[in-house]
Amino acid sequence: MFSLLYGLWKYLFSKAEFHVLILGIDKAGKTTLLEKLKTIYSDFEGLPPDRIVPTVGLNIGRVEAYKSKLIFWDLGGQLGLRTIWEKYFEEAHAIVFVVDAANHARFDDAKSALEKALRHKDLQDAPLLIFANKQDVQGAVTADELTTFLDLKEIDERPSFVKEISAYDGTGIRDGVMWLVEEMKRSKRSEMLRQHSDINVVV
Ligand SMILES: Nc1nc2c(ncn2[C@@H]2O[C@H](COP(=O)(O)OP(=O)(O)OP(=O)(O)O)[C@@H](O)[C@H]2O)c(=O)[nH]1
Ligand SMILES: [Mg+2]
Repeated sequence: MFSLLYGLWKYLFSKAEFHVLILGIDKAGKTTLLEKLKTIYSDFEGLPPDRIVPTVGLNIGRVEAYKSKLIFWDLGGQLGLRTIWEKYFEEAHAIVFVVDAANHARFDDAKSALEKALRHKDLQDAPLLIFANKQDVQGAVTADELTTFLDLKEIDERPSFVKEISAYDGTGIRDGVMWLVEEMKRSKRSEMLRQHSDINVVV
């Protein structure tokens, strides 16, 4: 009886909690995005861009948005650090993949890093939000151009959305996060992770 009531209380009053992994090659703007997310969605002002250094470990950002708790994990994108990414795959509800849309010379690198992550079995069915970042820079490609380049349909069948943003001024970020939260609320992936955590609680 208690567990039934507790279950009902949890269902009615607790906010869903989602882990979101921010990936992308070095200098794409992941940490700048994370700090902007803190500024937009929490009471804390995120670090300004000139105080952000290349990531070696893990940066975490906890915010509340659209009636959900979001925990963002931001990892380093340098080649030698990308092997760490997969340690976080299993527990991630979704992926945000950040691309420097103005740096055409590195699109191939970004595409292969993304393809490699999406092929990993631990990321199965995870919704994918791609941010075409640095739209404030002249020469940045549009979301459509980036979609064509990445050839997403060939990559995967999972829910995905490509959105133009600027992590500097915040343009486009809210639309992307809103899409992501809605997808996570109803995704097969979240259901699977929920069942896993229920099993772990019972055992
Ligand atoms: N113009 C412009 N520059 C940006 C934007 N976002 C990030 N940058 C710059 O791009 C560079 C890299 O940003 P970071 O946020 O450190 O990139 P990162 O993806 O976290 O890089 P790693 O930690 O090495 O993986 C910095 O000089 C940022 O100031 C943006 O929206 N517009
Ligand atoms: Mg970083």
